[in-house]
Amino acid sequence: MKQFLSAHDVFDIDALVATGLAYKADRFRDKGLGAGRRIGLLFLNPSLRTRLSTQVAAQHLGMEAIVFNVGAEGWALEFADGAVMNGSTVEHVKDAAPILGQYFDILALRTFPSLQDRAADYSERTLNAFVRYSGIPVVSLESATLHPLQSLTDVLTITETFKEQRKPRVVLTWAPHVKPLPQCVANSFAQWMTAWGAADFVVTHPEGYALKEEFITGATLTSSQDEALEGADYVYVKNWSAYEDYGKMPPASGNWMLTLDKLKATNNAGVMHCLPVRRNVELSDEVLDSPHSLVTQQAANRVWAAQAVLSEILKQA
Ligand SMILES: NCCC[C@H](NC(=O)CCC(=O)O)C(=O)O
Ligand SMILES: NC(=O)OP(=O)(O)O
Repeated sequence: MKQFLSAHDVFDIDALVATGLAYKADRFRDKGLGAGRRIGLLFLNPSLRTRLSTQVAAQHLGMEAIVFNVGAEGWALEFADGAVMNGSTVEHVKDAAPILGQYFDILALRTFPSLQDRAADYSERTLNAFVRYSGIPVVSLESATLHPLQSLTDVLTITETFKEQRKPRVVLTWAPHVKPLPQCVANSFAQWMTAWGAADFVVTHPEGYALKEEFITGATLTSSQDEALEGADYVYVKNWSAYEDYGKMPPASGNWMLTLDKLKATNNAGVMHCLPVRRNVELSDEVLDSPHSLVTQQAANRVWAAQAVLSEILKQA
């Protein structure tokens, strides 16, 4: 693997999941693989799980990890070609990224969307600038439109928990929130479910919250959450803001927050969420604190997903 920006960078998802699960069984099985190599983790936005699990994964491979909260502590970066930098930006990515390429062997980056300018966000301008100018393998730690390390973890978690000899029914349901959130986690989960092909995948959301077409091709779509939940093996809960009326929160009719009562229609479903979660807005306490909840196992699995990805890149580099 030469980079990890989306499901398209993965040749065989099941094989990558198997690598992650092998690390879960024996975390130090490749403890010398990253010796003498260094990963730089750059955060333009906050993180708990991604930041820590990727550092832990790097340590398991004998690799050094350096974290830089560039958004809070770095110079303000400019991304526009030909910019006359007489305003608030101090350093062009063209100048910064090649230096990072000299300091590190792998560069990992978190960058959220603006939710203001859809074309700029969906062009992945920030992530692609680091890919273009750093000259080293880049790993997405959640970008403007996708969150592949999360989705790999999600597939790994479904794989390790589903014991039946049939395809699981996996439902992605929209949930309420207090502010506009990126579409990344939902886009990415849908992209991975389709690329994986080992689940019956259903997406449900209120009117006005359709995801970009390319991510939901092949999914079953319904605006009825009740219908979606019928017989579900997994319910993936996530809020996202509108893609059409970009970054807005059109009013959603009905009650979209998942409850234990709603889960009665499922096949004793496991409930997933990438976290952080707004309790009793996106997901009720009664669900999060019930045996249905897989969220802690899911977040713990972030280490094994990151370790699988870093090991594949190290083997190629
Ligand atoms: N990395 C996991 C999710 C990150 C982000 N959530 C957030 O920004 C939550 C913020 C809040 O709840 O105020 C998202 O949905 O893409
Ligand atoms: N799920 C996830 O990516 O969490 P963080 O934002 O805390 O990294």
